[in-house]
Amino acid sequence: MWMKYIKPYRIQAMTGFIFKMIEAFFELIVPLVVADIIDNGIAKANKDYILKMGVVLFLLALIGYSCALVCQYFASKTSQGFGTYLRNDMFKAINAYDYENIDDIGTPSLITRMTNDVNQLQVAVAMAIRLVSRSPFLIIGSLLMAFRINVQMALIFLVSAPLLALSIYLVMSHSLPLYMRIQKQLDYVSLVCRENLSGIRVIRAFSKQIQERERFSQATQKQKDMQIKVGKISALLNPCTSIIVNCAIILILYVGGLKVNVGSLSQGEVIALINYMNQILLSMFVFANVIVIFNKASASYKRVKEVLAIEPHIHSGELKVMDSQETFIRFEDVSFSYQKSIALKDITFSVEAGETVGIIGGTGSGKTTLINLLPRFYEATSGQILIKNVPIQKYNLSSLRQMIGIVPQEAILFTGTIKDNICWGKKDATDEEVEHALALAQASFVKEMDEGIYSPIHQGGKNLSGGQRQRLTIARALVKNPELLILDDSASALDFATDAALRKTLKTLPQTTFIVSQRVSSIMHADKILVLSHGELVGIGKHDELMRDCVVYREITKSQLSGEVV
Ligand SMILES: Nc1ncnc2c1ncn2[C@@H]1O[C@H](COP(=O)(O)OP(=O)(O)OP(=O)(O)O)[C@@H](O)[C@H]1O
Repeated sequence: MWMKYIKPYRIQAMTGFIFKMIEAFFELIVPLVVADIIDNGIAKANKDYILKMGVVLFLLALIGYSCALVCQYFASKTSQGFGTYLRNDMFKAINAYDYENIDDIGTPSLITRMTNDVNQLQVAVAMAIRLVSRSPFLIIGSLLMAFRINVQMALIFLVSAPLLALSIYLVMSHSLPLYMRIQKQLDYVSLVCRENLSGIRVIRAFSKQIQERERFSQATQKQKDMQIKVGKISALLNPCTSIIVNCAIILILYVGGLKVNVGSLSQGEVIALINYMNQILLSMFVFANVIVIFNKASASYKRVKEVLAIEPHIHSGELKVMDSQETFIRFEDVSFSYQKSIALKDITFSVEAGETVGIIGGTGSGKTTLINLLPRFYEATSGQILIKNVPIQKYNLSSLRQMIGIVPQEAILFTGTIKDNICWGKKDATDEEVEHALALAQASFVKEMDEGIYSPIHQGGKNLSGGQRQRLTIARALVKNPELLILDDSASALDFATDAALRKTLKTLPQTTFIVSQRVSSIMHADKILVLSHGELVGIGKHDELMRDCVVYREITKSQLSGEVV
């Protein structure tokens, strides 16, 4: 997966990598130059030589710094490009998800994966270019340099380097698994945060601020505890490695001092050996950090891969929905389950073109589930649904959804103008078409607004009332003149008079209409009423027939129709 996203930036990645290696090479030379200055400049009090080599040192630093900058530039370009490319692909994959996919993975987790996890991968890509080979190069290079200076002294390196590596390994093997758990906890924190932000009004209305603050603080506290635990384990690294390195330096100074006395090693070479020892330590630290980053990235990689690997259960067919005289909709023994819970059982009914169908039933009886099967937001677990005598799976998905105008339970609007929102239904709708749809949807309030259909809608439609939002979503569905209109409890925020006027208007339109409602008054005049109870179709017919034959319908009616305007 990595390669696909890095490939377009392979030249930048390679350039960054090459410049980093040049920088590392110069870094390895610096201790030798310092040794030379000590032995040939300071020891012989040769000021010119010190000055000349000082300039060499400065140039080495300058070249190293420039190479680091070039590397940084290309590493950033590669990692940012990689992230953008990856995010776009994830966005595309998520857009192809069906409702079941989204239910499985959850919206907060998708957001964390698109943001935090991709960031983590971006950091890993940048690190891979900048540090992943630089550290081993410097460790091996420093060891070789130590051997070049003095083989006996290099033995100190041969013992201390593995000890350093071992202590780093021990600390890391305890801290790394915790990083995975921290990542999961972060998901939970973001879920709580998101729920709180989107439900802020409800939380205030129910005075739940204190409980929610408590829930959030518990989640962050747990995150903090984990971070501290990891921090404590990681904090062991510094003392352990410092002890090893300082012991090695003491040994270098002691043995080196003896050798300087007998003339088999110069003072400058002792300083160079100490520098190489520090170089090894620093490189191991950097390498350990790279491993932490890679480990976090590997957790993120799995999570991102999951997003890309999810196969939508619902695939588009080939057929375009054509005009025909066949029975418009037929459900044949349709059942549906969410994961384990059965939501619909053996539903069978048919609807002719132009009919108005009311769907009624208690909360959770399966009304929304039933209508969600028509645009194939979910796929029936068994049985089949036919539209115009053709199983809906055979239809091209966008053609199927194009023929359906759906008004969901939740009136969701987007930032822009009223017209922008209505045009979601039909992107090239004229002002007249928009106004006509608004009139059908009883949204006369738009006319009274200063800017009419060009009035702004704030985020989530917060500048409109619930009823106004609902009317706009109805207009959005009506503007495309759909063959099938589905209103899922879409009049719940309308007053009875407006609801009645809306139903009267809809009756005059030619399309087939499904009205889901908990209110008997909204569906009692329908040509056909479906009564659902616990996922089963317990009654089907007109109002009078159901009043006579269906106990559930009779009970719902009795509990509602006292004194309502119908
Ligand atoms: N995404 C989901 N995942 C799991 N279970 C679900 C999901 N959506 C609905 N259900 C369950 O399926 C059953 C039917 O839900 P559905 O939303 O169809 O009922 P409804 O009749 O439309 O209810 P309401 O009138 O309250 O909107 C309920 O028991 C509900 O808990």
